[in-house]
Amino acid sequence: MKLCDLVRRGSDQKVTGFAIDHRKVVPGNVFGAFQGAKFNGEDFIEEAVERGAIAVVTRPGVETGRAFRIESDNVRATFAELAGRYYAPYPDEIVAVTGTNGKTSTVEMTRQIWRMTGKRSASIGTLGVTTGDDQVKTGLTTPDIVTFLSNMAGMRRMGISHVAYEASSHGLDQHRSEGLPVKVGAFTNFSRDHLDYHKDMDAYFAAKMRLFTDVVVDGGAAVVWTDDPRSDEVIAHVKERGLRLLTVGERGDTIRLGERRSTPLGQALNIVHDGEQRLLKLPLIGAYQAANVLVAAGLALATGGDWEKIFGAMTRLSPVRGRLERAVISRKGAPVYVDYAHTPDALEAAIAALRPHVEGRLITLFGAGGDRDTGKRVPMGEVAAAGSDLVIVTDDNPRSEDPDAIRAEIMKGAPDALNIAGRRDAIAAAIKEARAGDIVLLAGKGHEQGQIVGDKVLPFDDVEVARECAV
Ligand SMILES: CC(=O)N[C@H]1[C@@H](OP(=O)(O)OP(=O)(O)OC[C@H]2O[C@@H](n3ccc(=O)[nH]c3=O)[C@H](O)[C@@H]2O)O[C@H](CO)[C@@H](O)[C@@H]1O[C@H](C)C(=O)N[C@@H](C)C(=O)N[C@H](CCC(=O)O)C(=O)O
Ligand SMILES: Nc1ncnc2c1ncn2[C@@H]1O[C@H](COP(=O)(O)OP(=O)(O)OP(=O)(O)O)[C@@H](O)[C@H]1O
Ligand SMILES: N[C@H](CCC[C@H](N)C(=O)O)C(=O)O
Ligand SMILES: [Mg+2]
Repeated sequence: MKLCDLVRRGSDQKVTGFAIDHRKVVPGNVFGAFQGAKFNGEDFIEEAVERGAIAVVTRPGVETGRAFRIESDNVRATFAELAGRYYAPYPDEIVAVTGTNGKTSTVEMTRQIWRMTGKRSASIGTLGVTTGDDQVKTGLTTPDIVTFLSNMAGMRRMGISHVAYEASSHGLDQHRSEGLPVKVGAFTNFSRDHLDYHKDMDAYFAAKMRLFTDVVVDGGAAVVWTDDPRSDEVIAHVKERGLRLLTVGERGDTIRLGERRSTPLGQALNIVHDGEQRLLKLPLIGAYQAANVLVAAGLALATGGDWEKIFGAMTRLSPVRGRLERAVISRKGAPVYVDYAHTPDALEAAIAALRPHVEGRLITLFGAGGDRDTGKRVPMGEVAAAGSDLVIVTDDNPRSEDPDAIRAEIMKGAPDALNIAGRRDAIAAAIKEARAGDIVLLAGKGHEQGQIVGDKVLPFDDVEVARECAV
């Protein structure tokens, strides 16, 4: 592809790729000069051009030397659109999931349902890039736009036709996951998170809504979970945009959720689709997992799936890593669950999921990440105290903050909790305390393989530590 194929008045020089980090520029690249949280990409234009960039996407009037200047008032959006055209083609059926909680679970369940119904499928999100045979970690939920688009194009070359990706609010706000045809967008729920970045709930909600107002293609579809206080607003955006609407949940029209009953190993749901009521036996516990499964089924339907096959696939779903994962049963007979709940709403959902299975006490252990929304700490303490019989407050990823201070803040919401520094010691104490009939919930780190202390990542896996402490 030549530059003139991408932009008007561009030269006939060959474009060899796109880059947003000047250190990755090779001759023939188009460089995107993004103004970021830490750096201003415009400061690296000169070096990018020296390294061979033939064009630079940047704000109007910014000096780009001998490279062709592609001016835009929205540099990230223009870059995504151009890079999107360069890296095409992509898998035919691309869908995206947004919401405060449940994105990773939903994309992973969608991938599983597609696979079980005969499609070559993949998912992209917090767990990395997952295909049927492989999982590659990317470090972030939303990789940068160049990695995102080239991964998508690579999947097409591998023969993958169906991809579900997680559209985080950061990713949406920074146009990090677009530029390619997204046929369906899904909404799981909305509650507080990431206010360190978005500043207020309205800005956070608006970032998420971009999925429906801008990212999904014209004539595309939306799957909306109906039972969230903000669902009606989402539906209004979807209707205004003219997308095909599929609703799931207790108020859903496409899949209506009726009575839900916990069983020892999962749950049974009464669901109605197309006027027909059926009993769905899910091998996963907790209302929140049922909600995510139904959104995933909605996505499978929206991409042309057959209901009979989707229904069968739902009964055979495998658990998602670190989401209510049973790590071990302690020597005294108490099951220990690991969950990724790191927001007040998620913690409440994880506690509610386990409660029906508790005969004795529910022991909840958690902390809160440093350098992240501090306002969620007290409410997390409150929901843990309200729903548990014993709360242990410990460290999550302290990052650059003082872990003692983070715990002290959480304790304001849970004054009766035990405050134990050091996650390993706290997990050991929780498991030691548990008797037969009790359940231990280790919340906040889910699948994570490391603990971020300062700028170091120390190996840490809740599941592994729980197993070590249980012997
Ligand atoms: C605050 C934030 O989201 N930052 C992300 C963002 O960085 P940024 O655009 O602000 O970039 P910056 O570091 O200020 O640099 C500006 C520009 O200069 C360029 N640069 C910089 C230095 C240099 O020497 N040369 C150079 O060219 C950079 O490549 C960049 O284009 O875009 C980068 C890639 O496109 C991300 O790596 C980076 O994620 C940081 C590391 C991060 O921690 N992000 C977290 C908060 C995040 O995004 N998390 C969400 C998860 C949310 C969830 O799951 O709920 C996610 O989607 O992953
Ligand atoms: N539908 C839901 N409703 C409420 N809570 C949920 C829901 N789905 C998941 N959770 C809670 O949120 C946690 C994280 O789930 P998941 O990883 O699927 O969400 P996510 O949106 O990808 O999170 P992140 O923003 O960190 O990427 C779960 O471990 C659970 O505690
Ligand atoms: N995507 C989230 C994950 C938080 C996980 C939790 N363990 C923490 O470190 O706060 C974030 O980066 O804000
Ligand atoms: Mg996620």
